[in-house]
Amino acid sequence: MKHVIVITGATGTGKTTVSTYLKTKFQIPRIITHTTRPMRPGEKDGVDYYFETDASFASNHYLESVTYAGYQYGSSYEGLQRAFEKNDLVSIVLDTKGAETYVRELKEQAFILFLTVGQSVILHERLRDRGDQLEMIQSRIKSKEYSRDLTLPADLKGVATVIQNDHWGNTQEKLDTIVTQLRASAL
Ligand SMILES: Nc1ncnc2c1ncn2[C@@H]1O[C@H](COP(=O)(O)OP(=O)(O)OP(=O)(O)O)[C@@H](O)[C@H]1O
Ligand SMILES: Nc1nc2c(ncn2[C@@H]2O[C@H](COP(=O)(O)O)[C@@H](O)[C@H]2O)c(=O)[nH]1
Repeated sequence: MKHVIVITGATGTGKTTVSTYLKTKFQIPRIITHTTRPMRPGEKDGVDYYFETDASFASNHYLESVTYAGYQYGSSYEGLQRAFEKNDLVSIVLDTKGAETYVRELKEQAFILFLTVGQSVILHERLRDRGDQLEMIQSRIKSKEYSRDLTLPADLKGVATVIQNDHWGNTQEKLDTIVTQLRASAL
């Protein structure tokens, strides 16, 4: 069976870092999603996201879409199908609302990975060190989506695998085990 690893959790917990690791170490591609938020320094259209205007975002068809900290984000069936045509195992980075939709729509094909950290103050530091603008960090931290995504939602309890991503070495070991198990289950 084909699986999509849905990487979810609060901002700065390391979702993108995990998806990059899965790509680099295991050749597991990440499905690129769509957003209306401005690009961060170093981001590229078509690589990190499909960057959209409000009008172009509205013209696409989505499997699910959300508003996160004032911007729109969405993922398409076409993106998932294209990725599944070439790979049995793919990943996607979503907020927790999107992860809940993937569980409902894709059932056991969605493997949910919820990232957390021991102390949420670490997240502010990570966003600052990543080079995010101060105003962007402040508005994000104040958003209801930020607070919501700090905790595993009730719908994902007993469904999601939780990784506390405080120490990257420990996280890597857990990811290696998960990928080995998912690949074995596909045989
Ligand atoms: N275990 C870790 N220890 C220390 N720093 C980490 C760890 N994991 C990720 N980081 C760093 O934290 C920052 C945020 O990580 P990343 O961009 O992957 O988070 P994210 O969950 O994708 O955030 P967002 O939802 O805002 O896009 C990055 O600079 C990354 O290098
Ligand atoms: N439900 C969805 N969530 C998405 C999608 N693409 C990204 N995201 C999540 O949005 C926030 C903010 O992302 P950022 O890149 O601006 O930091 C984060 O939680 C992402 O996981 C999507 O298509 N659907």
